[in-house]
Amino acid sequence: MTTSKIHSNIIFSQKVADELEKIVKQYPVGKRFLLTEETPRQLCLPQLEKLIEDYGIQVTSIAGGETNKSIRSVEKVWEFLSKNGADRKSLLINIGGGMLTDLGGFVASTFKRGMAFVNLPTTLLAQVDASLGGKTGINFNGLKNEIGVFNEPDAVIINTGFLKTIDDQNFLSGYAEMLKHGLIKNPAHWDELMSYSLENIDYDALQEIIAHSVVVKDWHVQNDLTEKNIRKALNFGHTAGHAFESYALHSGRPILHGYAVVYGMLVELYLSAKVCGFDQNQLQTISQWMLKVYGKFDITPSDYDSLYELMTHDKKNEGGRINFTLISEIGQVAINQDCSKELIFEALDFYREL
Ligand SMILES: O=C(O)C(=O)C[C@@H](O)[C@H](O)[C@H](O)COP(=O)(O)O
Repeated sequence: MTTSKIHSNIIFSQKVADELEKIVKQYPVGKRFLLTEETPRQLCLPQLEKLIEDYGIQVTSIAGGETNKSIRSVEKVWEFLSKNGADRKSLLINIGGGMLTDLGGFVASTFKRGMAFVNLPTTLLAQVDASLGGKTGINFNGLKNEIGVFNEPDAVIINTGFLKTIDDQNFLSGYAEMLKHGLIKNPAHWDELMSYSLENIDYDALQEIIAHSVVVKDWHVQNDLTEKNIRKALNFGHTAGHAFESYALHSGRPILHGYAVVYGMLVELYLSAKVCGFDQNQLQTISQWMLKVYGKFDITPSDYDSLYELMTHDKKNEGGRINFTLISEIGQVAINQDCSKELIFEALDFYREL
């Protein structure tokens, strides 16, 4: 498969420069901008050198990593756009991982109240999740994605060839979001992920599996862009997961987003068993598999209050209660599930004792 589409603005292609050229040429000379970060600048941009030169695309980059998903980085890019004459008819091309596409989308959505942007995700996490669906934003006050807007990119070009540039941890981080897609919506996708070899990556088979994951993500986005209802399913594992991620960052033991989501899913699978009748044997099997592949972020009971406090900031919460997305079986989701503090602590016990 060299080029294919899931819907009009999600394009799978190994010929990134050709696909991008079709978009870039629609924008005036001097109004084409590109934002990237260090690693993709070195490993992915060389493929686009000719296009950048031919079309006079103005390039800037920010430092990578979760700590740079900040208002400081946003200001830096706003300043670059402002100094170089960007306007509402301009285009911003975001090339990088999930942090970069979230931040770049936010910059483009807010500069002069909005200019066009396209995403070229270079990590697995960005290809199956972050670059799609229009959740743009940055971290603030130690909280994940606290500031942002919903605004879909004009196009997302997915080149699975870029995945050869990422390390094993980043691969597993993206795989976590695919596991989530299987668990919330598609048992067949879950089964194919369970039988895919993580020791010996088959990149040809991977493109097909990624496409299945993208279909799950896109289905939720198309049905509920602004997360009033069923899109909350995509947040499975994230109520506890974001708490783990923020807590890990504060305590100087940062973990990748997908790992945090796996730890969050372990907590929320336990809650799923307690609240929605998720099968106990399956809980054990999945937990052992996740533990073997992703290890664990160690916690003690003295961390529970801080983790709980972080969960109270989750964006799905309403009326002072923490709203979890849980599952009753693989593929069957239950949104807006209220859990008591005692039960959440019990789930943290389950996780801690794994
Ligand atoms: O697209 C969505 O909706 C998701 O919740 C997908 C998540 O995997 C993603 O990490 C998202 O960025 C988290 O968003 P947040 O709203 O919890 O900050």
